[in-house]
Amino acid sequence: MPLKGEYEPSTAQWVREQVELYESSGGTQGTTLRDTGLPVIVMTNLGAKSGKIRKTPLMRVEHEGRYAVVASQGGAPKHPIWYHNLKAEPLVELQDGPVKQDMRAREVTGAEKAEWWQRAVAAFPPYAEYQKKTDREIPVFVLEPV
Ligand SMILES: C[C@H](OP(=O)(O)OC[C@@H](O)[C@@H](O)[C@@H](O)Cn1c2nc(=O)[nH]c(=O)c-2cc2ccc(O)cc21)C(=O)N[C@@H](CCC(=O)N[C@@H](CCC(=O)O)C(=O)O)C(=O)O
Repeated sequence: MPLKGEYEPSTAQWVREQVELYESSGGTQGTTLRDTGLPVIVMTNLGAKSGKIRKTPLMRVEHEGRYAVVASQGGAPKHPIWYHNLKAEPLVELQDGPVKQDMRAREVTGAEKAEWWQRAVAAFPPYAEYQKKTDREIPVFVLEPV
């Protein structure tokens, strides 16, 4: 069921525009990361403090109906804010192309994280570079259909 609240677009223009194109085209356009051709999903989550609806494009890492989302933020020293949103409210909506699903996010660790990290790097090799450039351990959530 759709998350309730007022949508607050990302403060990053390229992100905001990708979400707008993705959603206005019904998930047929804006579904890759710029000209890389690598697929992107859009995760709708609730702001932990504002309760506003936030929409976050992320690389598509899918395996047997479950997805991983990687809080890489390009290897920045701090987690992206959506990491904290997900910890506060794990119920999200995931749009993969034209398909929307309600999902529950669960941060993974240990062997499970290692397995999903391999899948993530296979889907988007720069994740490995991002992890090398920061002491921050880049978190991974698995999204499972509710
Ligand atoms: C820019 C910032 O967003 P963020 O949640 O930090 O996320 C940063 C990025 O990760 C996010 O923009 C991603 O979409 C970038 N990004 C990827 N980011 C990744 O981390 N991993 C990816 O795989 C990834 C892929 C990707 C593909 C396409 C694309 O267009 C973007 C992609 C933002 O929106 N900040 C808002 C606040 C957002 C928010 O949630 N606020 C909280 C309060 C926060 C607080 O005050 O503590 C609330 O509403 O309650 C603001 O500054 O007003």
